[in-house]
Amino acid sequence: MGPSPGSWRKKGPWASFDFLSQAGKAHRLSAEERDQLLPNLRAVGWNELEGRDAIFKQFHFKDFNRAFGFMTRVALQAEKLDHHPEWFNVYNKVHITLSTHECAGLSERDINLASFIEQVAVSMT
Ligand SMILES: C[C@H](O)[C@H](O)[C@H]1CNC2=NC(N)=NC(=O)C2=N1
Repeated sequence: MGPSPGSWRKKGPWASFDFLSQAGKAHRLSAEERDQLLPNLRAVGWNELEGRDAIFKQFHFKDFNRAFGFMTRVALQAEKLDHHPEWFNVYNKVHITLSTHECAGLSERDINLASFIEQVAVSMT
């Protein structure tokens, strides 16, 4: 079941699509899917890693309290989605890498989690 023209819906400032559900097996995004989905994330600072099929962004908060509050909210959603970030925190900085173990690369789950992370980050800055 692919996306139909009427099925687009918005999740924040980037488009997210009905076919991006957590259900079922994760698949590595096709070139076409990447062309559709990555520009919105690139525009807010996510970049593809070299040598690994994953996306990365560095976040910078006012202080540790903000950074850890952000991480807490992301952690609760990650657990709910059963999809977890790789991350690194020092004081007010949080570095996040997203990739899907199940398909050894970038999947729709990473796009969804990145979109959620952006919404939380905006609310913490
Ligand atoms: C067994 C469990 O569903 C899996 O290990 C989940 C947990 N969190 C995960 N997180 C990420 N990033 N990728 C996965 O494939 C993944 N799988």
